[in-house]
This record gives sequence, C-alpha cells and structure tokens, in this order.
Amino acid sequence: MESVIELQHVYKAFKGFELKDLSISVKKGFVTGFIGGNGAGKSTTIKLIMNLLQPDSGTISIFGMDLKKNEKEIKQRIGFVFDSYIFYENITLTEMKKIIKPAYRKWDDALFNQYVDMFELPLKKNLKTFSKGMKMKASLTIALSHHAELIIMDEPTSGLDPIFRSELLDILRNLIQNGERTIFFSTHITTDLDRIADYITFIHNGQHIFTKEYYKIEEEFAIVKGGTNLLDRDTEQEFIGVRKTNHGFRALTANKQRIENIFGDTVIIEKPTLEDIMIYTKKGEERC
Ligand SMILES: Nc1ncnc2c1ncn2[C@@H]1O[C@H](COP(=O)(O)OP(=O)(O)OP(=O)(O)O)[C@@H](O)[C@H]1O
Repeated sequence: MESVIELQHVYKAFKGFELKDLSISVKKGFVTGFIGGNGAGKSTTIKLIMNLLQPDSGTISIFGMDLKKNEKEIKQRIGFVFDSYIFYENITLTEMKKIIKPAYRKWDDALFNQYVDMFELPLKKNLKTFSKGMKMKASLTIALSHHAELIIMDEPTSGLDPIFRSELLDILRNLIQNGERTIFFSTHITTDLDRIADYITFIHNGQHIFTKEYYKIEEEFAIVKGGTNLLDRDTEQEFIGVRKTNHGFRALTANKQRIENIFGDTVIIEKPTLEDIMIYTKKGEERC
C-alpha cells in the first residue's frame, strides 16, 4: 500500500528530550490518528514533517520525494491546519486569503467560498474576534482551498465543543471518500478516533510504540481482569502494564490470544480503549 509520509530512523534531540529512531509511514487514502501523552513528541514530529524543524539524522519523504530537496513542491500538496498564532493578526478572512492565495498554484476561490458558506464564516470580521471554533473552521478553509492531497493537523479538536467536534469529524470523513486524500492528525481526545481513524500511530516518550489498523488494535490488545493470586513474577511479565487493587488486578496485554491460552476462563477479558493503551503503556514503563 502506498505511503504518503515516510519517516526513516528520524532522530531529534532537545535538552531533556529525544525523538528516537522514529520510523513511521502514513498510508495514502486513510485517516491516521497520532496519539501520545503530553510531551510524547507529537508536535515535534509534525513540525519535522512540515520542515519547520530539521532532524538531527534520518530521512523524511512525502509523496515519495525527499522533504529537504523538494519542500516547495511538497508543500503545494499539503493542507496544514496551523496553530491559532496567525489569528492575532489584525485582518479579515478575505485579507488573509489574499495573502495566502498567491503561494498556491491550485488555489480555488470557488472552493474557498464554498467552505466559507458551509462553515458560515464572516469574511469582513477581524480574525482576532473569532471564537475558537471559528478559528478552526477558518484554518481548515484555508487548508482545503488549494486541493491539498494531504491534510496535517496538530490537535484540531482540542478546546472545541462536542457538537463542533462531531461536525469536524464528519467533514474530515467526507474529505477522504475518494481515496485520494490522506489525513494525519494528532489528538488527545482519543474517543474522536473511534469515529474516524483507520490507523493509529502511538508514540510514547519520543519512541514509536506502534502503527496499526484500528480494528487490529481491538483484535490484539485486551484489558484483563482477575484475582491477584493469578499473578506472579512470570505471569506479570505477560502484560504491558498492571494495576493492582484490593479486589484484584486489571492489566493490558498486546496478545489477547496468549492470555486466553494461559489463563483460560479464570480471567475476564474486555475490549481496551485507546486511553487504556496509553495509560498502561506508561504504567508498564514505571515498573521497569
Ligand atoms: N524547540 C524546542 N526546544 C526545546 N525543547 C523542545 C522544543 N520543542 C519541544 N521540546 C520538548 O520536546 C518534548 C516533546 O514536545 P512536543 O511538543 O513534541 O510533545 P507533544 O506530544 O506534542 O505534547 P503535548 O501533547 O503536550 O502537546 C517536550 O519535552 C518539549 O518540552
């Protein structure tokens, strides 16, 4: 399957933080949700993909082209939903369009107007006065008005109310209907991903834990509940992370089948949430 974004052995260090040997690929025509706790390295990864930061080593290619050598060509084909910093400018959406439009060969005024109408955005109002939801819609309008094949967003749903989040997810779903467009976005609101993500990329402490098809996560991972008498040094090693209480244990496994073979029906096996996977991965690391 064709990859749109390909990171190979990317390394980036800041004081006190390392993105370690990150190799990920984002599949064409799908939505990939990018998850990880605070400070895991999501924004850093997105900045590397947007060439706003350069890796210390490793390679990044987008649409099969090397990012360093082909930045201009690549950026023509990306819609980046940017931070709200640009909205501190004392300008209207029409004025902002005039600034951004010349940068894109495929800018489409009709498409811009279509999204402005759909999102009910005022064209003549100062952007500074826009609410958070309006800023997101304006940002998305700009990102979508030049027929971008790849949409990259850093936490687009954070701070938005459930109604607008739901609308936004519908819009994103519609955008990828033709199989030609790809969406890669980071989020803390993992429940949003239930509705929209085909793939999940999970990083923790600067390390790539997995990239998997959403349905495979549910097949492979499981929350396991049982009495603490079932746990010993060996059986505990079977889990990614374990939480013990007075009533028993709750643990996460990445190999549901194996746990079923070992414990049979002495344990209860449940479907994990993405949040469970994030929490227990952190717990497992604390144990080491
Ligand atoms: N320009 C920088 N200089 C120094 N350290 C940085 C810089 N940018 C990011 N970091 C550090 O890199 C680590 C990862 O940050 P990053 O913003 O990528 O995480 P994140 O996964 O997006 O987190 P969050 O979900 O909290 O936004 C953090 O420890 C952060 O302090």
